[in-house]
Amino acid sequence: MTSQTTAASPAHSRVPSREQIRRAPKVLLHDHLDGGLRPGTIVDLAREQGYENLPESDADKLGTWFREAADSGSLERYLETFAHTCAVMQTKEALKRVAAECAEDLAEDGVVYAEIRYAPEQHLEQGLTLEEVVEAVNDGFREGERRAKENGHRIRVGALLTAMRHAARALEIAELANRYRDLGVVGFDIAGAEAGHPPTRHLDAFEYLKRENNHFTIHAGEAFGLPSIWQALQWCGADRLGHGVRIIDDIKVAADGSVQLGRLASYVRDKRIPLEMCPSSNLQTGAAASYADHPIGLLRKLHFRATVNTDNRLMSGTSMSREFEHLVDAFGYTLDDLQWFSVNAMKSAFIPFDERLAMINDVIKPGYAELKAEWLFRQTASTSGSVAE
Ligand SMILES: O=c1[nH]cnc2c1ncn2[C@@H]1O[C@H](CO)[C@@H](O)[C@H]1O
Ligand SMILES: [Zn+2]
Repeated sequence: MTSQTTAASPAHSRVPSREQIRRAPKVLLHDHLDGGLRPGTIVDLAREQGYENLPESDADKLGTWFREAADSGSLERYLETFAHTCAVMQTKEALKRVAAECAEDLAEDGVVYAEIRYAPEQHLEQGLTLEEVVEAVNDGFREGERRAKENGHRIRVGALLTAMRHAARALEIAELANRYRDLGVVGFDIAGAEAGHPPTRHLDAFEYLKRENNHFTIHAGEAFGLPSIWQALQWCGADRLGHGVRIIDDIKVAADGSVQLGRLASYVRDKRIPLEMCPSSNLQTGAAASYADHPIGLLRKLHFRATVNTDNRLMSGTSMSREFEHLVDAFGYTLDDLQWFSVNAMKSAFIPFDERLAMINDVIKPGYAELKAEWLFRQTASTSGSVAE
């Protein structure tokens, strides 16, 4: 009699299923509030507010429109699509709804910790003050956390206040971020078209935040290369880099596979500067040619502090799980790799160290351990099944 046991391999060495990826605890550091609305919500809000310029009135078609319009290969064109989302985010009720749904959607997708950014200065068209904008969004996040909990999910959301790099309100927004520190806002960012708008134009804001011992990240090295990353780090003092993909331009891989890092790439790796990488967004704006060609593959191998992010879930039709799926398909990542990205992200969050550590030890690692242990129990079940046959 031959008994054949299925040699199930430990899950940490296997390609995870879609369902495992969704259940895996995920951490999101780079996601724009005005880039993550549900298409149906945009349609509702436009109707309620009498906004008539939406390119489509059907939610599905509108979702497709955003993805296609954002798929031009140019960051500037990509950013034009935000006119429609910002247009319907001008009242307290709308901001609160969008923020609550954001937290709910992320929790549903298995995100346990998220830092969501938006530019308060873009939500003043109907008379709200900067403070009212921040408070409405915070109310929404708290509401979304509550609803997620009711649905059996756990998520914690912090806000990052963004200043637009072409505008001149960075210091004012930095002061706002500082005022709402410990009140739901965990840091500051600058975003917008990169070429022609160097971060050094906003040095006063960064110097202010440093004096206040506050945290900030800067979109850099997305549409523009190494000088932008260098300025963000060495002139502005950014804690993290939004995207930072072009750091790859300072890394040489020889034909024999040996790797040489330039001074800036070495600095980024040595100082453990977190890279908020957003693969799908980068494909749409032309910062990478395909998932398989995305610099994250090499950066992960070289142990840069790489993290995986969504950037704009609406414009990219994505989620944290989808981003992980793309990387699993392109690079054969296992649960160990996904855990590595998630721990990296949690280490790089802007909340206090003890809270980050507790999130890693009490939520992220146990979550992955549970997924990795499943194969043991599945094997027991199939053995008893074969005996009965
Ligand atoms: O990938 C990006 N690069 C630069 N700016 C961006 C990106 N995604 C969104 N925004 C900009 O950030 C603002 C606040 O959320 C958005 O309105 C958009 O203009
Ligand atoms: Zn971004």
